[in-house]
Amino acid sequence: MSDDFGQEQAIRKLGPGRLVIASHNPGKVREIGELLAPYGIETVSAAALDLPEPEETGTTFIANAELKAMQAADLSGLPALADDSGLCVEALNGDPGIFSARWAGPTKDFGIAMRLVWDNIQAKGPEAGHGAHFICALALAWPDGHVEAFEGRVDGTIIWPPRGDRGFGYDPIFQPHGHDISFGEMDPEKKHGMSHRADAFAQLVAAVF
Ligand SMILES: O=c1nc[nH]c2c1ncn2[C@H]1C[C@H](O)[C@@H](COP(=O)(O)OP(=O)(O)OP(=O)(O)O)O1
Ligand SMILES: [Mg+2]
Repeated sequence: MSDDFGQEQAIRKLGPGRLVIASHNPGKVREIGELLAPYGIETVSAAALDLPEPEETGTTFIANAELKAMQAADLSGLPALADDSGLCVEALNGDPGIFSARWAGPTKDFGIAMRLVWDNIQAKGPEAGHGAHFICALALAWPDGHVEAFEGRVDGTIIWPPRGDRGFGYDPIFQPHGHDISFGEMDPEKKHGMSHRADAFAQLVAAVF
């Protein structure tokens, strides 16, 4: 949690005006807004500014987060925070990884993407483990091109069938270690106590604010 000092530091560091949340994923925009709420920073989404969705040509989460943040900062003239994240399944050598959004296809159907994850694990045979982790890279970029990035992680297990309708993306098939409910069944505040996004955010706050 922030105190007044953290809040003042954050506002001083970001300067007057707003912070662009450089994501076109409403689930992420909501979660980042919840994580930023204690800092009293005014935000605006990439969608509200009509910013284009850049092609994610990077080969790492950090590279993709940086390119999204830098493009938004450059086009808007405001500091911008981007998130590149995904689900990495150990039995699938880390897939879908940076391709997590792309596995849901052009219609962004995560019913299909979750089924694909499960079918691919099954195809590995009965000995295949269900271990997985989420990664979140957060990048904060300024209009002058300066950028800082942080990577967070949470470990857990893939479950089937999917459970819960909270959260977004792959949340219904991910159960974090030490818990008996999926991210899809979890209160947002509880998810923010342990998620990959909260981990990256804590590092960003410690380093930047
Ligand atoms: O907490 C999460 N709970 C469930 N699923 C998640 C989470 N975090 C990332 N994911 C999955 C779904 C998402 O679609 C993909 C990220 O792909 P990624 O390219 O970073 O985001 P995106 O294309 O959806 O939006 P944008 O690039 O505009 O920020 O990984
Ligand atoms: Mg994307």
